[in-house]
Amino acid sequence: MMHDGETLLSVRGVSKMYPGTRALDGVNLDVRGGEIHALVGGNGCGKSTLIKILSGIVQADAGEVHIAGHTMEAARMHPRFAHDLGIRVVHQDLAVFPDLSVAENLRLGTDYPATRLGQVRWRELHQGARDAIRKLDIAARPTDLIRDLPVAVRAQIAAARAMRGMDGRHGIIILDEPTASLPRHEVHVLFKAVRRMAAEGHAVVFVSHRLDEVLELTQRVTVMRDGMVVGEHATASLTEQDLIGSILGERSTMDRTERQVAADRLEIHGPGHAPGPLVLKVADLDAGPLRNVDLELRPGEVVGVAGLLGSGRTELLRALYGDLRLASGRVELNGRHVAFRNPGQAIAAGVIMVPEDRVNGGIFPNLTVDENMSVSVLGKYWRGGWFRRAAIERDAGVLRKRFRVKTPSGDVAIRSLSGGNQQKIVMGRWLRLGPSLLLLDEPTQGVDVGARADIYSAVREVVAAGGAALIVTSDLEELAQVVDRAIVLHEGRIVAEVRAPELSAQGLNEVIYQRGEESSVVV
Ligand SMILES: Nc1ncnc2c1ncn2[C@@H]1O[C@H](COP(=O)(O)OP(=O)(O)OP(=O)(O)O)[C@@H](O)[C@H]1O
Repeated sequence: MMHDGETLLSVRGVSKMYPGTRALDGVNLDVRGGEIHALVGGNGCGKSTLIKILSGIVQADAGEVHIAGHTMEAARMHPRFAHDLGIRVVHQDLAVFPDLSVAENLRLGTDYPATRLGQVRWRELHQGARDAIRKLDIAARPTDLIRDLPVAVRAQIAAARAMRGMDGRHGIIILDEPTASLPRHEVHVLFKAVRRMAAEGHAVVFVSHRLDEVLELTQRVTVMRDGMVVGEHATASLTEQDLIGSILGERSTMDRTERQVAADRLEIHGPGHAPGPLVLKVADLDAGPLRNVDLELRPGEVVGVAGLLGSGRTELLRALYGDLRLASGRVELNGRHVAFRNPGQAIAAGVIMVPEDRVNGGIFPNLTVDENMSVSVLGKYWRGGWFRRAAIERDAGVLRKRFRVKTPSGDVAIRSLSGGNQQKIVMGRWLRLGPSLLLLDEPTQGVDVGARADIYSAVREVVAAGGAALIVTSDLEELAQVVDRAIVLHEGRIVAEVRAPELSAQGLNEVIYQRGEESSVVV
């Protein structure tokens, strides 16, 4: 693959200070045309801040940006300049509209070609779309609706849209965690488009916490830690362990004892009653798309839920959380029949859910970090009419350490934290309740490699004390590593249960796919 082109993007000495946080400290980054360049680092190391500066949304305090012969002060970047210089960002949420066609999505944000009377020139619109699709070899037609396409193809469309207006020049395409919401087996579809972009001479910056993807896709890697660049490597010279070591730095070894002390002091514990034979028993449950679901979870079990998007994975968790009405069926928690009419009742009974959509369902953006950590247990801090603020701070401080939350203090609004750090707080908040049943929907999305292990070990601690967990993740590698067994959902039904030794990403993939194909034959 071509990656010895000239340097298209050169970032020099870029710094950015937020109140209480040095987000970037003298960052240098060079990316060549034709190269796929990874930008990696732990949660809160400054990746998003750098991207925002490059795209002109946030102004740096110091430094320069050189793009294809133009020099800009990083403090003066502006979205318009950034766009004109060929900088394009594809965000994790893709920002494609499900009810619009491929051609319409490709033109979003610009005027449609129209006659003088204002009629859309559909032929021209579709021809433009066909060209864009051909360029990246995308398996879609201009008239297809986005919602009918696999997620990876939607990501390709988002990538194709980013190339718009490049007019034959070479641009800088920044892909910000583009695979976070993609099923693992679809990732290669997006990779194909990314490789095409590089082969055309564009510079591609790939931001990801998934290190196997970094190793597979990219030619060079820049590693950031605490707002600084700590290394730049040829990908071929790295192993995954090298990369983890470089990302975590001393954190991987030094503070282990410190964290152990924190863990020992912390009230992360299990449900605190003698475990019965079953934590959860679900019989013949129908709810939303779910049909005839039977499921039993024993104390100490961590069970995965696999299946394609739309198979009913999230709905299963919501049904158990009182967030989706049951049409029929029986649910027992620790041997007692329960029928939650809302999540409040579920939480009171020791069932908690960490939703996938953190922004709408997980955090209180305007509350502080410590308040967000403590909302699950606020009652505990009222004593004799006084609110024990100091105790909240002390306990939340222990939790922050336990999950290595990167924040200037517990007093800042949670919305100013990086995405991964917000997720750690949501997890910590619920785990400290010592729930009986943990329902986790994509719990490690956007979470760095160090914290991922912390989160799963905390889950294990909770279940070891007599609870159980049900985990949905589209990362099948991860699922296979962290669960005891997995159920596979297809069109709302449990179609298989996979245990060791079949419990591997490949084994799960086969079951999921086999089912997909069988049904498409039947339909
Ligand atoms: N608007 C803001 N106000 C205050 N602090 C901020 C703001 N935005 C980011 N920060 C801080 O700057 C640091 C870098 O955050 P950034 O979002 O760039 O990290 P990141 O590497 O993208 O992390 P992640 O992998 O979790 O997305 C963090 O400590 C964060 O708390």
